[in-house]
Amino acid sequence: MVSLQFITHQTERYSYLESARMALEGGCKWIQLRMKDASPEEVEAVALQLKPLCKEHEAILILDDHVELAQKLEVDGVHLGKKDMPIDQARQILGEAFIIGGTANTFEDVVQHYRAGADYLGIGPFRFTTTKKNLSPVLGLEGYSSILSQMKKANIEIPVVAIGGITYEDIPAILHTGVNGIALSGTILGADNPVEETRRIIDSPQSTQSFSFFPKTE
Ligand SMILES: Cc1ncc(COP(=O)(O)OP(=O)(O)O)c(N)n1
Ligand SMILES: Cc1ncsc1CCOP(=O)(O)O
Ligand SMILES: [Mg+2]
Repeated sequence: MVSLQFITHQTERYSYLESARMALEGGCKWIQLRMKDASPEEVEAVALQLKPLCKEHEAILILDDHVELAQKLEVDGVHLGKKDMPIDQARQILGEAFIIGGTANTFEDVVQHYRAGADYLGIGPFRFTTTKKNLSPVLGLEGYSSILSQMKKANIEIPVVAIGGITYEDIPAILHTGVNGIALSGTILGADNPVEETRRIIDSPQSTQSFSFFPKTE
């Protein structure tokens, strides 16, 4: 089973909430509510609908960017990038019980987030994607292999999910680099049947070198 984090997105066909609902129906156990350009009030309104759905499906719910909202709504965690609240500051606010993920594009980013106490890292982008503006440089398979081997040498052990432009076909090779999970949006929402595509991805064969990862909430 592939550890999949689904990142919500609004498309011509689906709302943020519908996008998450389809991923949950397809068996995804880890949703990131990402609503770029939405106000905290708009994020809160969707999060309040999504939280019980995630509970029903025994799935983890984290918010992109919004630390205070995550605390207020008692979701499972947050994901933070370079332009967001620093991870050590978020940890002071949220405490140990919340999951905090950090974005990394380089080994230096990894070291910084690891030292700051992140629970997992989203490393990317794997390739170009239109889901996120102002992308960092594309890593490709070589980028993951290089960052993961530097982590090994430095004894840095922290779960890693790969993100950015990833499709079903890419997954075995990405997991083979030692990455523990995959974060996806576009390839699921662009599929004819996003529920089936989610299921196909989760059930896809994975490298024996990789161990799968889901953050524990209890
Ligand atoms: C799993 C995961 N990895 C990376 C990101 C990107 O976060 P960030 O750099 O803060 O960019 P935005 O998503 O906030 O635009 C992510 N959200 N999730
Ligand atoms: C949040 C984020 N950061 C890099 S790509 C991305 C969104 C997911 O990308 P895709 O839609 O290509 O799976
Ligand atoms: Mg962010």
